[in-house]
Amino acid sequence: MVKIAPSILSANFANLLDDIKAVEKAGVDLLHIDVMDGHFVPNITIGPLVLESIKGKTNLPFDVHLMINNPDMYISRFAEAGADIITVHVETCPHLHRTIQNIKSHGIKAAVSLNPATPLCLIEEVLHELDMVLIMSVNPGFGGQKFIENSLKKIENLKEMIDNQKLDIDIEVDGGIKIDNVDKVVKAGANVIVAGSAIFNSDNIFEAVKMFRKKIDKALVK
Ligand SMILES: O=C(CO)[C@@H](O)[C@H](O)COP(=O)(O)O
Ligand SMILES: [Fe+2]
Repeated sequence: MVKIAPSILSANFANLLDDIKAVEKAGVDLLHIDVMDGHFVPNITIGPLVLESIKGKTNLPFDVHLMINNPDMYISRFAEAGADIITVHVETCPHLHRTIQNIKSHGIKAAVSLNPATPLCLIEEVLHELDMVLIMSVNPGFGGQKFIENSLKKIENLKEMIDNQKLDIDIEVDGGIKIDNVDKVVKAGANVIVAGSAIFNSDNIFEAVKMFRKKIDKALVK
């Protein structure tokens, strides 16, 4: 099954809960929460206080994408604030194995993300420890950027690595995914689709999610 994870980075922060309720009603699977620190990426966004304020008001699992330096310092804060999955960037983790254990020690899922220029070989030795790998298909920092086509090959290669080792790991893809390119991403092997602007900036959130689901289902049967 392919999961849809709307990124609230493109939501209306003045009416955040309304937007969350809208995607939940439309049948999405996860809520993708982009945390940026103004250091690892040139933008500042959401902290644990925001998670705490929406916790208990939605049944959607929190898929927390940490784009911050020194993530170990904040993993427990985000876990306590309601994260169900925490993703760290390999580029920010000199002791990646330890960081993964840190996330798992909170009883939640651990994932690692790679920037477009970061090779897959950097996660080879920890792959079996992971619940999910997040392939960035834009350079992290902002919503609404253009999908980097080379990501498709990277998804295929990651899928091959996972299948060769007979592992059960989700492949999430994040950045520039729209209704007209989601089929390529799914066919390449991704099973968790992040979409921010394509969902929240659409005229009708419910219809946008429905279209995504339709395109995904079609890509799966072909
Ligand atoms: O992590 C990020 C950006 O750094 C993403 O989660 C974006 O928020 C996705 O937005 P779209 O590209 O779908 O508009
Ligand atoms: Fe993200």
